[in-house]
Amino acid sequence: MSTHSGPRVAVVVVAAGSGTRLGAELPKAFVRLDGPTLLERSLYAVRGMRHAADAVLVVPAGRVEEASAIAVAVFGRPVSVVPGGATRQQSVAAGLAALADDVEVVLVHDAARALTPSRLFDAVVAAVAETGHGVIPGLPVSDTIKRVAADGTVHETVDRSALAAVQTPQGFPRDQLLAAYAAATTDETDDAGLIAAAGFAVTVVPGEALAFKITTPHDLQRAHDLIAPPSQPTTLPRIGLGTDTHAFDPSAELWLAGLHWPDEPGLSGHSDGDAACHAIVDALLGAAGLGDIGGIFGTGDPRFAGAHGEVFLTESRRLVEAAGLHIGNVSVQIIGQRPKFAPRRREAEELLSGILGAPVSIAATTTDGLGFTGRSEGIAVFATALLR
Ligand SMILES: Nc1ccn([C@@H]2O[C@H](COP(=O)(O)OP(=O)(O)OP(=O)(O)O)[C@@H](O)[C@H]2O)c(=O)n1
Ligand SMILES: C[C@](O)(CO)[C@H](O)COP(=O)(O)O
Repeated sequence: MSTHSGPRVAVVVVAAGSGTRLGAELPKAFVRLDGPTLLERSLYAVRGMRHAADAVLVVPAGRVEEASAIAVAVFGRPVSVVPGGATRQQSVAAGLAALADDVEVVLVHDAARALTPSRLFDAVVAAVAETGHGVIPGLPVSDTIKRVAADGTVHETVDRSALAAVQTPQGFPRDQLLAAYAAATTDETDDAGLIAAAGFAVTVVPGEALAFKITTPHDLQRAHDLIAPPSQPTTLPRIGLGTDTHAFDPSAELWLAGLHWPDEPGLSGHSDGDAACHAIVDALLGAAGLGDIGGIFGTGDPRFAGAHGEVFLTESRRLVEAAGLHIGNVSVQIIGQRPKFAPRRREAEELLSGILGAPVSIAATTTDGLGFTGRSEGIAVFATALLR
């Protein structure tokens, strides 16, 4: 919420440059940055100040009407809009000529510093009111600075501890700024340069990284990168691991990987003992964070007594999809001496892929006679599932 207590403040927004280094078809301040133009974005910052301020816009001669309409849209009232000059200094001078009589503190701001936060304007106003002299935002220089001749010869390293890279808005007591401009004999690149030339004091206050000047296409891209909404968080796939082991039970029929295997010893279990399907269920439920097979299909539930793998897989798929996930693929490794799996691999893969609506691949191996699988006491299965 802006306030009128304290000095009457005006912000002169200079936007009359051509933007040669940006190389756009439009004058730089009228180039859009993710919607609004650089000029509009600078005006938003002025509008956002806590300390109420007038705005004076300085724009290319042919764009006064357009800029006036922009200002009305931003501020909800007309503001002074004047044509600029051939240099920045001339443009600022044109803006100063349009100040209201009772303005006490003037901030001069480059429209090209389009992401400058409102708080920097307020900090400059507060510092000018406190010190009674010019205040400019600046940042320490982080690169080593060399004084270099036109032919590239390095003459010396400049002591960077004594340097500041200065920004805008630069703020001044109105009378000092007008006096400095009236006395100007040189064309300075900033207003503090004229103030100093006129013998007035200037103090640097901490600048803001966001107040960088959009000068080149790289700067415009940087500004875009800073304000672009973060891309949707990547939805990482979820993986799950399941394993199941069943002992052989010669009195039972063998069901494995959804297939019936006549003439093979079966696997013991509450259901049909299909360790491959059960491992897949755990992999799916685990990947989805839905618990495990025992929690969903309890052995105490008579509906699952003797149930075939298709029942478990179909329900697991439904639960996974109800959780907003989709099965990417499933990979299964069967470990056991028997049955000889390879001849029916394709049949099993097609069956399970159809049930799950996603590719299921199945490998089988023995353990060189080692362990319970090697001794043909049972079968172990590992499965991994990837969910999207
Ligand atoms: N005759 C000018 C020159 C510059 N500016 C303004 O001064 C600010 C800082 O200038 P700069 O970034 O150098 O802009 P341009 O002069 O437009 O850029 P270039 O030097 O690349 O042409 C900009 O907001 C620019 O619009 C201005 O109002 N009038
Ligand atoms: C005023 C200024 O933005 C302060 O850093 C700078 O001096 C403008 O210089 P330019 O030569 O117009 O880019």
